[in-house]
Amino acid sequence: MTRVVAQGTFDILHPGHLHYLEDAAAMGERLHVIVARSENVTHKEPPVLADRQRVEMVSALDPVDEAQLGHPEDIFVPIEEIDPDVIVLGHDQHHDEEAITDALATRGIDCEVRRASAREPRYDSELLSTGRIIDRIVDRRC
Ligand SMILES: Cc1cc2nc3c(=O)[nH]c(=O)nc-3n(C[C@H](O)[C@H](O)[C@H](O)COP(=O)(O)O)c2cc1C
Ligand SMILES: Nc1ncnc2c1ncn2[C@@H]1O[C@H](COP(=O)(O)OP(=O)(O)OP(=O)(O)O)[C@@H](O)[C@H]1O
Repeated sequence: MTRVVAQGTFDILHPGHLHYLEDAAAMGERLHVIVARSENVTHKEPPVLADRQRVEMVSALDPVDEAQLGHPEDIFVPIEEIDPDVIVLGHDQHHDEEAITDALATRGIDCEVRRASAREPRYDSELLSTGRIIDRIVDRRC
């Protein structure tokens, strides 16, 4: 079984998330998703939804075989446990492919790092960003 890992915050699901996970699932036979802990989401506003709620919703998506909450301190602990063949970064994720490849090599993990493609909006009002969904809620309800 070729194991693939995808990861992200996944706060308030939208079709961009689904596209990423479908893309990642197509790169192997079993898709594991690591959901970022709120305390580790420091590069943008923290998620609105609780850690466990985000894991439950991601687990329910069709391309996903297993979703789990990430490690609090060391992002490579779940990777060592899953032992994937491929790690798929999101099209806009800030992680550096080379830095991850080097860290994997240092830990003796034999795994390829790839990037998923982006999904563009297919109709006028489609929102493919959690941040933009929150902005629209604030605009319309506050
Ligand atoms: C290979 C890899 C493993 C990760 N593992 C964890 C983890 O164990 N715990 C965690 O809180 N975040 C982990 N992260 C970070 C987040 O999943 C996520 O990449 C980061 O917060 C960016 O999220 P965004 O794409 O939703 O903005 C990992 C990221 C990568 C690239
Ligand atoms: N439109 C999209 N097309 C493809 N992948 C996407 C799209 N939107 C999000 N993703 C991917 O889903 C994963 C999780 O994304 P994240 O939880 O940061 O959502 P987001 O909507 O991009 O959030 P924000 O709007 O707050 O930046 C990331 O790997 C990201 O690249």
